[in-house]
Amino acid sequence: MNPLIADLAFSRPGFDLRLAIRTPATGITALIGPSGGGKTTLLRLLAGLERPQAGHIRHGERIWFDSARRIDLAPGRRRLGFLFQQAALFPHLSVAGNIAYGLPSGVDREREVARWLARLQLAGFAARRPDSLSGGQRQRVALARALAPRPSVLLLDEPFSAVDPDLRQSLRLAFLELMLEQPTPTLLVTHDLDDVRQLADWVGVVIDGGLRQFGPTAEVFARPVDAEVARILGWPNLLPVDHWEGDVAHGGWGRVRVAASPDEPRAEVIAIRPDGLRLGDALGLEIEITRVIALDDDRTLLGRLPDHTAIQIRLDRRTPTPRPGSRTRLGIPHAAIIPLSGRATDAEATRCNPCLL
Ligand SMILES: Nc1ncnc2c1ncn2[C@@H]1O[C@H](COP(=O)(O)OP(=O)(O)OP(=O)(O)O)[C@@H](O)[C@H]1O
Repeated sequence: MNPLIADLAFSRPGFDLRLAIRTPATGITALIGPSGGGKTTLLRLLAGLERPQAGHIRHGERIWFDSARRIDLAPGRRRLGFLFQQAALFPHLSVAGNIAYGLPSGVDREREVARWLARLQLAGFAARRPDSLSGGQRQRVALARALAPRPSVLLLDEPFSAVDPDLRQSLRLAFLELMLEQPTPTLLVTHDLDDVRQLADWVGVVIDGGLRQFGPTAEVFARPVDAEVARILGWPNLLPVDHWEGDVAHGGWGRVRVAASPDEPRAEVIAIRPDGLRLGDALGLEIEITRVIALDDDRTLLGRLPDHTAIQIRLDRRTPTPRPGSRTRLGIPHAAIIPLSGRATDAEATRCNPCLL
Protein backbone atom coordinates (compact mmCIF):
# COMPACT_ATOMS: atom_id res chain seq x y z
CA MET A 1 0.00 0.00 0.00
CA ASN A 2 1.15 3.51 -0.79
CA PRO A 3 0.60 6.98 0.59
CA LEU A 4 -1.57 9.37 -1.39
CA ILE A 5 0.27 12.64 -1.84
CA ALA A 6 -1.37 15.77 -3.17
CA ASP A 7 -0.44 19.42 -3.45
CA LEU A 8 -3.32 21.33 -5.00
CA ALA A 9 -4.47 24.77 -6.01
CA PHE A 10 -8.10 25.08 -7.01
CA SER A 11 -10.39 28.08 -7.29
CA ARG A 12 -14.02 28.59 -8.03
CA PRO A 13 -15.89 31.89 -7.56
CA GLY A 14 -15.81 32.73 -3.86
CA PHE A 15 -13.68 29.77 -2.86
CA ASP A 16 -9.95 29.02 -3.00
CA LEU A 17 -8.31 25.79 -2.00
CA ARG A 18 -4.54 25.64 -1.40
CA LEU A 19 -3.79 22.39 0.23
CA ALA A 20 -0.97 19.87 0.60
CA ILE A 21 -1.70 16.52 2.16
CA ARG A 22 0.09 13.22 2.53
CA THR A 23 -2.38 10.60 3.64
CA PRO A 24 -0.82 7.55 5.24
CA ALA A 25 -0.52 4.33 3.27
CA THR A 26 -2.77 2.48 5.68
CA GLY A 27 -5.64 3.28 7.97
CA ILE A 28 -8.56 5.66 8.01
CA THR A 29 -8.01 9.40 7.76
CA ALA A 30 -10.95 11.57 8.82
CA LEU A 31 -11.36 15.02 7.28
CA ILE A 32 -13.34 17.38 9.47
CA GLY A 33 -13.99 21.10 9.52
CA PRO A 34 -16.67 23.73 9.12
CA SER A 35 -19.22 23.61 6.36
CA GLY A 36 -17.92 25.08 3.12
CA GLY A 37 -14.27 24.58 4.10
CA GLY A 38 -13.52 22.38 1.11
CA LYS A 39 -13.63 18.76 2.34
CA THR A 40 -15.90 17.47 -0.41
CA THR A 41 -14.05 19.53 -2.99
CA LEU A 42 -10.79 17.88 -1.88
CA LEU A 43 -12.29 14.41 -2.35
CA ARG A 44 -13.64 15.38 -5.78
CA LEU A 45 -10.22 16.73 -6.80
CA LEU A 46 -8.51 13.52 -5.67
CA ALA A 47 -11.10 11.47 -7.52
CA GLY A 48 -10.65 13.40 -10.75
CA LEU A 49 -14.22 14.73 -10.70
CA GLU A 50 -12.85 18.31 -10.51
CA ARG A 51 -9.62 19.50 -12.03
CA PRO A 52 -7.13 21.57 -10.00
CA GLN A 53 -5.70 24.67 -11.68
CA ALA A 54 -2.25 23.61 -10.53
CA GLY A 55 -0.51 20.94 -8.51
CA HIS A 56 -0.03 17.21 -8.45
CA ILE A 57 -1.55 14.04 -7.04
CA ARG A 58 0.54 10.91 -6.66
CA HIS A 59 -0.34 7.48 -5.32
CA GLY A 60 2.90 5.65 -4.71
CA GLU A 61 4.73 5.68 -8.04
CA ARG A 62 1.58 6.41 -10.02
CA ILE A 63 0.92 10.01 -10.99
CA TRP A 64 -2.79 10.75 -11.13
CA PHE A 65 -2.46 14.43 -11.87
CA ASP A 66 0.39 16.79 -12.64
CA SER A 67 -0.43 20.19 -14.08
CA ALA A 68 3.19 20.85 -15.13
CA ARG A 69 3.43 17.55 -17.02
CA ARG A 70 -0.14 17.73 -18.30
CA ILE A 71 -1.06 14.41 -16.73
CA ASP A 72 -4.69 13.96 -15.70
CA LEU A 73 -5.81 10.38 -15.20
CA ALA A 74 -9.53 9.79 -15.74
CA PRO A 75 -11.43 8.89 -12.54
CA GLY A 76 -11.87 5.28 -13.67
CA ARG A 77 -8.11 4.82 -14.00
CA ARG A 78 -7.34 5.99 -10.45
CA ARG A 79 -8.74 2.75 -8.94
CA LEU A 80 -10.79 4.54 -6.32
CA GLY A 81 -13.81 3.44 -4.36
CA PHE A 82 -16.42 6.08 -3.60
CA LEU A 83 -19.26 6.35 -1.21
CA PHE A 84 -21.09 9.62 -0.88
CA GLN A 85 -23.71 10.75 1.60
CA GLN A 86 -26.82 9.54 -0.18
CA ALA A 87 -25.67 6.24 -1.61
CA ALA A 88 -26.24 6.75 -5.31
CA LEU A 89 -26.97 3.16 -6.22
CA PHE A 90 -28.01 2.44 -9.77
CA PRO A 91 -31.80 2.33 -9.43
CA HIS A 92 -32.35 0.07 -12.43
CA LEU A 93 -29.91 -2.58 -11.18
CA SER A 94 -30.60 -5.15 -8.49
CA VAL A 95 -28.53 -5.29 -5.31
CA ALA A 96 -26.40 -8.01 -6.93
CA GLY A 97 -26.05 -5.93 -10.11
CA ASN A 98 -24.92 -2.92 -8.11
CA ILE A 99 -22.28 -4.90 -6.23
CA ALA A 100 -21.04 -6.59 -9.39
CA TYR A 101 -20.90 -3.32 -11.32
CA GLY A 102 -17.23 -2.46 -10.91
CA LEU A 103 -15.81 -5.98 -10.67
CA PRO A 104 -12.94 -6.54 -13.05
CA SER A 105 -13.33 -9.09 -15.81
CA GLY A 106 -12.07 -12.55 -15.02
CA VAL A 107 -13.57 -12.52 -11.54
CA ASP A 108 -16.22 -15.11 -10.68
CA ARG A 109 -18.96 -12.50 -10.33
CA GLU A 110 -21.58 -14.74 -8.79
CA ARG A 111 -19.25 -16.01 -6.11
CA GLU A 112 -17.89 -12.56 -5.37
CA VAL A 113 -21.36 -11.02 -5.06
CA ALA A 114 -22.51 -13.87 -2.79
CA ARG A 115 -19.47 -13.29 -0.59
CA TRP A 116 -20.25 -9.59 -0.23
CA LEU A 117 -23.92 -10.24 0.47
CA ALA A 118 -22.98 -12.65 3.24
CA ARG A 119 -20.37 -10.30 4.66
CA LEU A 120 -22.85 -7.46 4.94
CA GLN A 121 -25.77 -9.55 6.16
CA LEU A 122 -27.64 -8.96 2.93
CA ALA A 123 -28.09 -12.60 1.92
CA GLY A 124 -31.55 -12.89 0.40
CA PHE A 125 -31.46 -9.35 -0.96
CA ALA A 126 -29.63 -10.11 -4.21
CA ALA A 127 -32.62 -9.58 -6.49
CA ARG A 128 -34.06 -6.54 -4.70
CA ARG A 129 -34.00 -3.06 -6.25
CA PRO A 130 -32.41 -0.20 -4.26
CA ASP A 131 -35.75 1.59 -3.77
CA SER A 132 -37.05 -1.38 -1.78
CA LEU A 133 -34.20 -1.18 0.76
CA SER A 134 -33.95 0.75 4.02
CA GLY A 135 -31.41 3.58 4.27
CA GLY A 136 -29.00 1.39 6.25
CA GLN A 137 -29.27 -1.48 3.77
CA ARG A 138 -28.63 0.89 0.89
CA GLN A 139 -25.47 2.16 2.59
CA ARG A 140 -24.30 -1.45 3.08
CA VAL A 141 -24.82 -2.20 -0.60
CA ALA A 142 -22.98 1.01 -1.47
CA LEU A 143 -20.08 0.00 0.79
CA ALA A 144 -19.93 -3.38 -0.91
CA ARG A 145 -20.07 -1.77 -4.34
CA ALA A 146 -17.23 0.60 -3.44
CA LEU A 147 -15.01 -2.12 -1.96
CA ALA A 148 -15.76 -5.11 -4.21
CA PRO A 149 -13.38 -4.01 -7.01
CA ARG A 150 -10.61 -3.79 -4.38
CA PRO A 151 -9.83 -0.11 -4.85
CA SER A 152 -6.40 1.25 -4.00
CA VAL A 153 -7.98 4.12 -2.03
CA LEU A 154 -11.48 4.56 -0.62
CA LEU A 155 -13.17 7.97 -0.48
CA LEU A 156 -16.17 8.32 1.84
CA ASP A 157 -18.19 11.53 2.12
CA GLU A 158 -20.47 11.50 5.17
CA PRO A 159 -21.30 7.86 4.51
CA PHE A 160 -23.33 7.33 7.69
CA SER A 161 -25.02 10.68 8.19
CA ALA A 162 -28.26 9.84 6.41
CA VAL A 163 -29.11 6.95 8.74
CA ASP A 164 -30.48 6.92 12.30
CA PRO A 165 -27.93 7.05 15.14
CA ASP A 166 -28.45 3.42 16.21
CA LEU A 167 -28.02 2.18 12.65
CA ARG A 168 -25.05 4.46 12.27
CA GLN A 169 -23.27 2.55 15.00
CA SER A 170 -23.90 -0.82 13.36
CA LEU A 171 -22.72 0.59 10.01
CA ARG A 172 -19.52 1.81 11.65
CA LEU A 173 -18.89 -1.65 13.04
CA ALA A 174 -19.64 -3.28 9.69
CA PHE A 175 -17.24 -0.88 8.04
CA LEU A 176 -14.48 -1.59 10.59
CA GLU A 177 -14.88 -5.32 10.04
CA LEU A 178 -14.55 -4.84 6.30
CA MET A 179 -11.42 -2.78 6.84
CA LEU A 180 -9.92 -5.58 8.94
CA GLU A 181 -10.60 -8.11 6.19
CA GLN A 182 -9.66 -5.86 3.31
CA PRO A 183 -7.47 -3.02 4.58
CA THR A 184 -7.90 -0.07 2.24
CA PRO A 185 -6.47 3.40 2.89
CA THR A 186 -9.52 5.59 3.38
CA LEU A 187 -10.34 9.27 3.41
CA LEU A 188 -13.53 9.87 5.37
CA VAL A 189 -15.26 13.26 5.34
CA THR A 190 -17.50 13.65 8.37
CA HIS A 191 -19.05 16.15 10.76
CA ASP A 192 -19.65 13.46 13.35
CA LEU A 193 -16.99 13.41 16.08
CA ASP A 194 -18.05 9.87 16.97
CA ASP A 195 -16.99 8.80 13.47
CA VAL A 196 -13.65 10.44 14.08
CA ARG A 197 -13.12 8.97 17.56
CA GLN A 198 -14.24 5.46 16.63
CA LEU A 199 -12.93 5.07 13.11
CA ALA A 200 -10.08 7.41 12.36
CA ASP A 201 -6.40 6.62 12.80
CA TRP A 202 -5.55 10.09 11.49
CA VAL A 203 -7.35 13.41 11.38
CA GLY A 204 -7.05 16.32 8.98
CA VAL A 205 -8.79 19.59 9.84
CA VAL A 206 -9.84 21.47 6.70
CA ILE A 207 -10.67 25.17 7.15
CA ASP A 208 -11.05 27.83 4.46
CA GLY A 209 -9.60 25.62 1.73
CA GLY A 210 -6.46 24.75 3.70
CA LEU A 211 -5.27 21.92 5.93
CA ARG A 212 -4.99 23.57 9.35
CA GLN A 213 -3.85 20.47 11.24
CA PHE A 214 -3.03 16.86 10.46
CA GLY A 215 -1.88 14.05 12.72
CA PRO A 216 -2.75 10.89 14.63
CA THR A 217 -6.27 11.15 16.04
CA ALA A 218 -5.32 11.11 19.74
CA GLU A 219 -2.63 13.72 19.19
CA VAL A 220 -4.89 16.11 17.29
CA PHE A 221 -7.64 15.81 19.93
CA ALA A 222 -5.14 16.39 22.74
CA ARG A 223 -3.20 19.28 21.13
CA PRO A 224 -5.39 21.37 18.82
CA VAL A 225 -3.26 24.02 17.10
CA ASP A 226 -5.69 26.90 17.69
CA ALA A 227 -9.04 27.78 19.21
CA GLU A 228 -10.99 27.13 16.01
CA VAL A 229 -9.64 23.60 15.74
CA ALA A 230 -10.32 23.05 19.45
CA ARG A 231 -13.95 24.10 18.92
CA ILE A 232 -14.32 21.78 15.93
CA LEU A 233 -12.93 18.91 18.03
CA GLY A 234 -15.47 19.53 20.76
CA TRP A 235 -13.24 21.07 23.43
CA PRO A 236 -15.86 22.41 25.83
CA ASN A 237 -13.96 25.10 27.74
CA LEU A 238 -12.41 27.92 25.75
CA LEU A 239 -11.87 31.06 27.81
CA PRO A 240 -10.99 34.37 26.16
CA VAL A 241 -7.92 36.11 27.61
CA ASP A 242 -8.25 39.89 28.08
CA HIS A 243 -4.63 40.44 29.03
CA TRP A 244 -1.56 38.75 30.48
CA GLU A 245 0.49 39.70 33.52
CA GLY A 246 3.61 37.59 33.26
CA ASP A 247 2.35 34.04 32.99
CA VAL A 248 -1.06 34.84 34.47
CA ALA A 249 -3.96 35.05 32.04
CA HIS A 250 -6.77 37.45 32.99
CA GLY A 251 -10.34 37.51 31.77
CA GLY A 252 -13.82 38.42 32.95
CA TRP A 253 -13.98 34.85 34.27
CA GLY A 254 -11.03 35.38 36.68
CA ARG A 255 -7.36 34.66 36.33
CA VAL A 256 -5.19 31.62 36.09
CA ARG A 257 -1.48 30.89 35.95
CA VAL A 258 -0.42 29.14 32.77
CA ALA A 259 2.75 27.20 32.18
CA ALA A 260 2.95 28.62 28.67
CA SER A 261 5.82 27.74 26.41
CA PRO A 262 7.92 30.80 25.54
CA ASP A 263 6.69 30.85 21.94
CA GLU A 264 3.05 31.28 22.93
CA PRO A 265 3.13 33.58 25.94
CA ARG A 266 0.35 35.85 24.68
CA ALA A 267 -2.31 33.40 23.60
CA GLU A 268 -5.77 34.91 23.11
CA VAL A 269 -7.57 31.89 24.49
CA ILE A 270 -6.96 29.24 27.08
CA ALA A 271 -8.52 25.83 26.61
CA ILE A 272 -9.24 23.87 29.77
CA ARG A 273 -9.64 20.10 29.79
CA PRO A 274 -12.73 19.04 31.75
CA ASP A 275 -10.78 16.33 33.62
CA GLY A 276 -8.46 16.71 36.60
CA LEU A 277 -9.98 19.99 37.85
CA ARG A 278 -10.25 20.49 41.63
CA LEU A 279 -13.52 21.63 43.18
CA GLY A 280 -13.19 23.46 46.49
CA ASP A 281 -9.69 24.79 45.80
CA ALA A 282 -9.51 28.00 47.88
CA LEU A 283 -7.30 29.71 45.28
CA GLY A 284 -9.37 28.66 42.27
CA LEU A 285 -11.86 30.43 40.02
CA GLU A 286 -15.27 31.30 41.43
CA ILE A 287 -17.87 28.99 39.98
CA GLU A 288 -21.60 28.42 40.38
CA ILE A 289 -22.82 24.91 39.63
CA THR A 290 -25.79 25.00 37.26
CA ARG A 291 -26.36 21.34 36.54
CA VAL A 292 -25.09 17.87 37.41
CA ILE A 293 -25.29 15.22 34.70
CA ALA A 294 -24.85 11.78 36.22
CA LEU A 295 -24.88 8.92 33.74
CA ASP A 296 -23.61 5.54 34.93
CA ASP A 297 -20.26 6.24 36.56
CA ASP A 298 -19.72 9.44 34.66
CA ARG A 299 -20.54 12.71 36.42
CA THR A 300 -20.27 15.95 34.49
CA LEU A 301 -20.90 19.32 36.05
CA LEU A 302 -22.02 22.34 34.11
CA GLY A 303 -21.14 25.57 35.81
CA ARG A 304 -20.65 29.23 35.14
CA LEU A 305 -17.82 31.57 35.91
CA PRO A 306 -18.30 35.18 37.16
CA ASP A 307 -18.73 36.57 33.61
CA HIS A 308 -21.26 33.81 32.83
CA THR A 309 -18.83 31.84 30.72
CA ALA A 310 -20.08 28.26 30.78
CA ILE A 311 -17.67 25.57 31.94
CA GLN A 312 -17.79 21.78 31.95
CA ILE A 313 -16.08 19.65 34.57
CA ARG A 314 -15.83 15.87 34.78
CA LEU A 315 -15.67 14.69 38.35
CA ASP A 316 -13.40 11.91 39.49
CA ARG A 317 -14.75 9.14 41.70
CA ARG A 318 -13.58 10.65 44.98
CA THR A 319 -15.08 14.13 44.66
CA PRO A 320 -18.54 14.45 46.26
CA THR A 321 -21.26 15.68 43.91
CA PRO A 322 -22.08 19.34 44.58
CA ARG A 323 -25.65 20.68 44.54
CA PRO A 324 -26.88 22.67 41.55
CA GLY A 325 -27.00 26.34 42.59
CA SER A 326 -24.07 25.98 45.01
CA ARG A 327 -20.96 28.12 44.69
CA THR A 328 -17.42 26.96 45.13
CA ARG A 329 -13.97 27.50 43.67
CA LEU A 330 -12.33 25.58 40.88
CA GLY A 331 -8.62 24.80 40.89
CA ILE A 332 -7.13 24.36 37.44
CA PRO A 333 -3.80 22.50 37.32
CA HIS A 334 -1.27 23.52 34.69
CA ALA A 335 -1.64 20.23 32.86
CA ALA A 336 -5.31 20.97 32.18
CA ILE A 337 -4.60 24.20 30.32
CA ILE A 338 -3.55 24.76 26.73
CA PRO A 339 -2.94 28.33 25.55
CA LEU A 340 -4.21 28.85 22.00
CA SER A 341 -4.36 31.57 19.40
CA GLY A 342 -7.68 32.58 17.85
CA ARG A 343 -11.10 33.53 19.15
CA ALA A 344 -12.81 31.74 22.02
CA THR A 345 -16.33 32.20 20.67
CA ASP A 346 -19.00 31.74 18.99
CA ALA A 347 -20.17 34.14 21.75
CA GLU A 348 -23.61 32.49 21.75
CA ALA A 349 -22.27 29.02 22.25
CA THR A 350 -20.09 29.36 25.33
CA ARG A 351 -21.87 32.05 27.32
CA CYS A 352 -25.14 31.48 29.05
CA ASN A 353 -26.82 34.72 29.95
CA PRO A 354 -29.44 34.12 31.19
CA CYS A 355 -28.25 30.62 31.86
CA LEU A 356 -30.80 27.99 30.94
CA LEU A 357 -28.62 25.02 31.78
N1 LIG B 1 -20.87 22.38 -7.39
C1 LIG B 1 -20.49 23.55 -6.84
N2 LIG B 1 -20.59 24.70 -7.54
C2 LIG B 1 -20.19 25.86 -7.00
N3 LIG B 1 -19.70 26.00 -5.77
C3 LIG B 1 -19.60 24.90 -5.02
C4 LIG B 1 -19.99 23.62 -5.51
N4 LIG B 1 -19.77 22.71 -4.55
C5 LIG B 1 -19.27 23.39 -3.49
N5 LIG B 1 -19.17 24.70 -3.77
C6 LIG B 1 -18.62 25.76 -2.90
O1 LIG B 1 -17.25 25.44 -2.69
C7 LIG B 1 -16.88 25.68 -1.34
C8 LIG B 1 -16.36 24.41 -0.70
O2 LIG B 1 -17.43 23.50 -0.59
P1 LIG B 1 -17.30 22.00 -0.10
O3 LIG B 1 -18.59 21.32 -0.40
O4 LIG B 1 -16.05 21.41 -0.64
O5 LIG B 1 -17.13 22.20 1.47
P2 LIG B 1 -17.30 21.11 2.64
O6 LIG B 1 -16.20 21.40 3.60
O7 LIG B 1 -17.36 19.76 2.06
O8 LIG B 1 -18.69 21.54 3.24
P3 LIG B 1 -19.81 20.61 3.96
O9 LIG B 1 -19.19 20.23 5.26
O10 LIG B 1 -20.97 21.53 4.14
O11 LIG B 1 -20.09 19.45 3.07
C9 LIG B 1 -18.10 26.27 -0.66
O12 LIG B 1 -17.99 27.66 -0.73
C10 LIG B 1 -19.26 25.77 -1.51
O13 LIG B 1 -20.33 26.65 -1.44
